Amino acid sequence: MIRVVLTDIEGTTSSISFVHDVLFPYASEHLDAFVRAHHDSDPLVSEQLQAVAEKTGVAGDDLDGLIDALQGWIREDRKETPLKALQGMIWARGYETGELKGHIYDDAADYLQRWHDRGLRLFVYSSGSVKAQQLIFGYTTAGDFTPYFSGYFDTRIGGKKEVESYRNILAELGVEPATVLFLSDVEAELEAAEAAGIKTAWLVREGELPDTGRMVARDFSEVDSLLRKR
Ligand SMILES: CSCCC(=O)C(=O)COP(=O)(O)O
Ligand SMILES: [Mg+2]
Repeated sequence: MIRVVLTDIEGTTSSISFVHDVLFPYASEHLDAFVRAHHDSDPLVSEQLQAVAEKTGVAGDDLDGLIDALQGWIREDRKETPLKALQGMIWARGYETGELKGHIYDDAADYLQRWHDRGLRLFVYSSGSVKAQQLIFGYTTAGDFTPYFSGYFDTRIGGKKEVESYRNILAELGVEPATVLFLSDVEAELEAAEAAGIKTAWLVREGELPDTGRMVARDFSEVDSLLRKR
């Protein structure tokens, strides 16, 4: 029986276009000023820049080089942990000023609330940092959804296509794999979760439905029907 729902964000609870056409450009636009303003005053920022320097070979005091590397990672949609941490810090200001509002599909908003009220425990697993996850759900167009979530996982637990990440999540939650349902729009993430024994549902919000033996759903109401059959 499913007791825990672990959900991805982009393409699952929220649209891909919100992440790629609103959030990423916002981070890209504000990155330069943010890094220059905080690189030597905020230890959380300098720690991330150090990690970028180590990963890229750019000197830790070469701000232009570090910013260029980060801009390249944004363009390539790289799921690098220091980039994701900095993006979360940059988006915080956008959400707090009202410039950004998190997108959430109506069906996701509806069923996250229902599942929570039915006693299911809800967790997020996204490449966006935990801070970014709390922001997108804290400031959605439909209100604050953070009260429904029991916890958040990001790439610090491992990459989303790695089976070890799901084993780490199971160990953190202290639950049996078959009691967890992972929702994602990316098949390779579902495969990794399944290899750890986790149940999955593939969110295919647009286009043709794939010919697969996997559990597929157009939206969260279909996930709910599948959940009730289990
Ligand atoms: C937490 S909102 C921003 C999501 C993000 O930065 C990203 O790269 C999308 O990752 P996901 O794992 O949700 O597909
Ligand atoms: Mg996704």
